[in-house]
Formats: sequence, C-alpha cells, structure tokens
Amino acid sequence: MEFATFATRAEAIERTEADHATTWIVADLLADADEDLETVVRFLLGRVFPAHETCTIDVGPALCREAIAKAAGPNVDTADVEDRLADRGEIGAVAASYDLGGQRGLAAFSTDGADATVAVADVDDTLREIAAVEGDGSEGTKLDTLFGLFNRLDPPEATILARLVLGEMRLGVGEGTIRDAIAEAFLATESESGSAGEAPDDVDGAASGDGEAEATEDGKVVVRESDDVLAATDADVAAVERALQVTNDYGRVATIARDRGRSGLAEQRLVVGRPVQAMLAQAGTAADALEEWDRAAVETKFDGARVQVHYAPPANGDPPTDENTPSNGDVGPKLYSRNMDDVTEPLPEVVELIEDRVDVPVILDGEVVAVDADGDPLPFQEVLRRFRRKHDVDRMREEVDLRFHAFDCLHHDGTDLLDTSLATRHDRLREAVPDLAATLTLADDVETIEAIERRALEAGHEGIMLKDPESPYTPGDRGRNWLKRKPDVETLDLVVTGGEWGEGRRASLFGTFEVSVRVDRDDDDGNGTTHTDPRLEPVGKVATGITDERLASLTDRFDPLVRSEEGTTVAFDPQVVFEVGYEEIQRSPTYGSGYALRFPRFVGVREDKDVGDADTLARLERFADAQ
Ligand SMILES: Nc1ncnc2c1ncn2[C@@H]1O[C@H](COP(=O)(O)OP(=O)(O)OP(=O)(O)O)[C@@H](O)[C@H]1O
Repeated sequence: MEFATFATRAEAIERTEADHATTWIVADLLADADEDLETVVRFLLGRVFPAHETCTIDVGPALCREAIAKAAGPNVDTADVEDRLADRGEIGAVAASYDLGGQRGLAAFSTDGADATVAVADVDDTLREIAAVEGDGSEGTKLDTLFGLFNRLDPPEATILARLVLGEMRLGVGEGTIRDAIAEAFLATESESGSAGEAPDDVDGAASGDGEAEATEDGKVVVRESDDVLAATDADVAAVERALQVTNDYGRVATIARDRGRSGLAEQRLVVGRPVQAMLAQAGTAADALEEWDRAAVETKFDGARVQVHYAPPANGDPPTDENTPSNGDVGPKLYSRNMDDVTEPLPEVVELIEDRVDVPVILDGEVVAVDADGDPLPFQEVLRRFRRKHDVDRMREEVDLRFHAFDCLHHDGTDLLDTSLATRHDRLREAVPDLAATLTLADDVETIEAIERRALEAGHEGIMLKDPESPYTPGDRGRNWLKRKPDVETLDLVVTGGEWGEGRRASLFGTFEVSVRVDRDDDDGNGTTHTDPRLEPVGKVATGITDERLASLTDRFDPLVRSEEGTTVAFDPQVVFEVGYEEIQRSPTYGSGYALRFPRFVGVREDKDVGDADTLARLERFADAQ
C-alpha cells in the first residue's frame, strides 16, 4: 500500500466522529492493506513495533523537529519549527505546513523520471533502520535518515510520519476500535447473523454509512443515526479480544483473523518470553468484595513495582520451534514491567532467584519491593531507584535490597492458566515457587479481612488486595475482580504538561509543574483499555514536596522536553507522569479539565507509567464525587 493512501485514509478517520463510522473506515482500510496489514495496524495505533517488543525508534521530539526543519529547506531552522508548534499545538500540523524537500520539487521523482512514491513498507523499513542505529554518532545518523524520509513526503504523509515518530497518532483510534475493526473486516462474514460489514460509501473521503453525513465546522464528519449497524457480532469481537489478550500483538491478530478466521484465533496460546498485559485493580472495600462475591481472596498489597517473570529452564527441552507453541525450553528468565518494558537487566537478583527456584516453564505475575536490613518493606520510591537503571546496576544492588513476591501464575509447565480460577492459579503458583508465593487467605466476613489489613499495614505494606477467587486472569483489564484497598487518600498519576521557571535562588530551575489528566474519546469505557490518543487537560500546578536537589534533577530531565516558552512559562512534550497528592478536588473554571486540586503535592515520578497510563478525567470525577 502506498503511504499516501494510508495517510489519506488516516485523515478521513480523523475527520470522522461517530464510533461505528470510524470502525467501518478502519475495517475497510484493514481489508485493503494486503501484505501491509500488520504494519497498517501498528501505524494506526501509533506504533512501529508491537507492544510486546521492547524496541523503540528512540527519536525524541527535538530530533524530530530538527529533521522537519532540515527537510523544510535552508531558510527554516528548529526555532521556526518550535514557533509553529507553539502556534499549532501539534507536530503533524507543523510538518504539513512546510513545503518539505521534494514534495513539489525534483526529489519527488527518481532520476529516471519514474514516480518515486513511498510505500507503507518503505516507511516501516526506514523507521526500523532508525531504531537499529546505535553507538557514537547515532543521533546524526538518525537525523539524516529521518530527514531523508521527510524529504520525500507530501503534507498528509508528513503529518502521519511526524506523529508516528513521536507515538502520537491522534486519529481517535484506540485499541478498542482496532479490535472491533478486525472483527468487522475479517470475521463478520463467518457469523451466521449476516454478511461482512460493508464499508460505507465515500463522502468527501470520510464515512457516511446509510445515515446522513454532515460536516461540522471543524471539518469532522458526523454520521447521524443510521440503520447500518456493524455486522460483527459480540462473539466475533470476543474472539479477537481473546487472541489479543494472549498474543498482545494487534498486527498479528489482524493477520490471523484474515487468513485463518476464528479457529486460527482460538489456537493462539501464551508464549513464554512474550509479555502479557497486566491485569489491574479498582479501588474497593471489604464490604464491596463480600457483596459481590461469596468469599474474597485476601492478599497483601505490596508497595513496589509490578514484574512479570517469563522463564523456561534450559534443561527442560529445546527452544520453541513455532512461536505459537508454548515454549518448553531455554527462555529467560526475562522480566517485564507493568508496561511490558524489559527490566531484566536492572534486577539480577530476581533473575538468579528464578533460575535457582524454578524448574518448569512459567509465566508469573508479582511485585518487587525494596526492603531494609531487617527485610521490612521500604516506600515505593526506593524500588524505582533500581527499576529502570541501565548503569551501576551492581552498585545499586548493594544499596537497595529487593524482594520478589509472586501473586499469580499465568502459565505453568505447558498449561495456559488465564481461564482457570484464581484459586487454581494460586495452587499452581505455590507448586512453581513455594517460597516466593504471596499468602492468599479466603475470607467470608469483614472482621477477618480487617484483621488481615491491620497486620499488612503494621508490617509496613501498602494495604490489601481483595480478589474474586473464581475469577479468570483478564490481561489489561481494570475490572472489579481485583479490588485494592489502602488507607491513604488515593493519589493521582498526572501527566506533566508545563512548568514555570523558579524565582531568586531557584531561577535556573523549574519551580512549578503543570499537571494534567487524560481526556480520551472513549474515556468512559471504564474497562482500563490503554488509549493511545489522549487529549490532556490541566488540573493544577505542583510546587510543593520537591527538594532543591530533586528540582535540579527534574530540571535536567524536563529541559529537552520544552516545546515552547513564553516569559517564565513553558510547555513540555507530555512524556513524564507525576504521582500527585492533594487535599481535595474542587470544581474550577481555572483549568481546562473543569477541576482544580487543592494543595497539590509532588509524591514522585511514576517511572513505571507512560502517558497512556496516567489517570483520566473520568477517574478524577469519580474521586471528586466520592469526597
Ligand atoms: N497482591 C497483589 N496483587 C495484585 N497487585 C498487587 C499486589 N500487591 C501489589 N500490587 C500492585 O498493585 C497494583 C494494582 O493497583 P492498580 O491496578 O490500581 O495499579 P496502580 O495504578 O499502579 O495503582 P497504585 O498506584 O494504587 O499501585 C498492581 O499493578 C500491582 O503493581
């Protein structure tokens, strides 16, 4: 597929507002993608690599702006690109606003005069090439390669490339839309209920369906209520969802759905070495748990960082031959964070522990916690000193002692356990790692649960987890089968979107940080889906709780993220998530979110969270209502 075709269709998706119409156009695009299907799916999600691969193209906003400036010609410098960014607010629009290198010039044609169009596969290859560049001079090589690509693109293509490079596609296509579109494009014909979802007629490049299409002032195409509903059934969508949960690879699932249909999807298995999305929890009380289930499984809530362990010991057999066969030999131990980043290297003692204790293939879920000399838990911030460390791992190992607590088992000795009950999974967990398994107590009265909670708090833990003992493991889901209970007021995990330079002694440091919530299109789906296209709205400014030393390190960290500057106020590229405490949430016209935090206080940087994991406006509103 030509990249220009992809860009035009992406533009139409962006202009379309109704969810079902978006699903149609995406389904239509997937059906036309042929051999580029996997790439198209990833591009729509703003990714070059599937989520379970730890590769990144490692091009920051500054380098991307420099490449655009270079492609825009000798009269344009990075400062000019930054000005336009401050003006237009979005890198795609900025890239499209320049007459880049060859757009209308000679470079659009190869030397023999043939039209040198760029294919989706060319863009993918080039971005992978950029990802692979390492070592001295890598910045320069990445810049030249990216510039070379921008140089060959038309404005709509340049928009998409710039957004892709920075992982912000802004098409309003979340993971849920892709899931539905895969079902619509490739499974709907298999259902008895009807024919495949028909892509709607084209109206000005965007979907119309049978309903009346109407362009609004901002150019979005709204499709009014129509008889034309999606053809995919709930069962189709569930089949896709299931395969996504085990493979964690949208591109791959799309291809399997197209080529092998439902039976192919049903055959997908967990693979030791391929991380799975973490199951998440909602806040809840003992009374909530006992109201919802007959009995609650009660566990300590450890105050550390989530780690998923993948290991297949070498003695157990040969390495996997087919990547869809549960591996039975020689993988890892590999450790993954809650966001599926590879954290094996920073945590060597966990690797050694697993190698030492485990003798069959496993996928375990758990938490690493920093502990003091007596083995008592230390605050969460301590574990983060170890978690993403690339240098001085050995020295830090001496400084911060870690414990690994395993609380779930997703795969054990050739058997996938996602669909079995928590109680069964816990039995397998104890079989796999008897002395690393968290204690799980079944309770059917509030008093027992409260006693466990008191003991957990006295021992220095964060609180307790309450889990439905009958529930399956649902990757990526923040449902009500796991409830977390901790006494402290919930903190919020907010994206840092701006800042202000300090005054006097602190004039060379950022002194205040503007923090924002995510406002996603499908914000209120309530199912914990990670959305790739967040809009961010401020809720307050954090200035307290930060030491001078910390401010200095934060200033170094945020300096390269400055997107624009006006007086002492700066806007940052949204990349860092702060955990923020507060006394109260108030309604307020001051900020775009409609809320303001009273006495916001810096608790720490959530190194384990990306922008897509930050709290949403919907969650903030729930907290505000519950005050
Ligand atoms: N026994 C346990 N079972 C499950 N999760 C646990 C347990 N102990 C600690 N945790 C941690 O608690 C988290 C569950 O809370 P949640 O899903 O809300 O994540 P979060 O947003 O990081 O919340 P928080 O900031 O409260 O930890 C898990 O991701 C895990 O890291």
